[in-house]
Amino acid sequence: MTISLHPSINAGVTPGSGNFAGGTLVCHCADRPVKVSVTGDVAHNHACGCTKCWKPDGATFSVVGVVPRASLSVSEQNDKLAVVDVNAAIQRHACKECGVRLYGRIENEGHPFHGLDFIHTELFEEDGAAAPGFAAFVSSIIESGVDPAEMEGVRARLKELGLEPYDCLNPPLMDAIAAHAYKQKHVA
Ligand SMILES: N[C@@H](CCC(=O)N[C@@H](CS)C(=O)NCC(=O)O)C(=O)O
Ligand SMILES: [Zn+2]
Ligand SMILES: [Zn+2]
Repeated sequence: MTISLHPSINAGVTPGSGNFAGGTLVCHCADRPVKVSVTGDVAHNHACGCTKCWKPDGATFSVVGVVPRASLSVSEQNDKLAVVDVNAAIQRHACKECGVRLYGRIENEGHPFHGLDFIHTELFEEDGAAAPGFAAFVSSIIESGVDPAEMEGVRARLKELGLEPYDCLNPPLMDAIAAHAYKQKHVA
């Protein structure tokens, strides 16, 4: 398979240290990079094939996970950040100069994932963040131009890497979304 899934997983998934205490996410600007401080490890880290998540050049998938929003703060160059799409559920804050998306925040309090911020662990200056554990929105890579004929190979490679492929989120997250919907309908 010649497709680059993502530079951090193409050659294999590096396990997290298991005790990552957080670190600094940095954009790609050589001058005055945006820096974001995170005070704990990432959860639900995964490869995402959707068209909305930020991917480094040449990558087919994004690698994205979540942290509690209270654990994240912009430490440098907040003025360089702008929201990519204010109408999206996840408000992705990108550097206006290099285009890197530092974090995605959900402002809708009724959203199942409200309270969590989305981050890309490859932007950490430090090693050791939890590794991606599955692949989501895999069929969506076709929306970015991948030939459907490549999908069998892509899914096989993801499985080989230990990243079970799903065309939405994985069962625990889909269950959490459904449980949230149930509560909204049935709990006064
Ligand atoms: N097939 C669509 C799927 C987009 C999608 O639903 N992405 C998920 C995973 S990141 C999501 O939660 N999106 C909310 C958002 O982008 O605000 C695409 O590729 O654009
Ligand atoms: Zn930048
Ligand atoms: Zn996505």
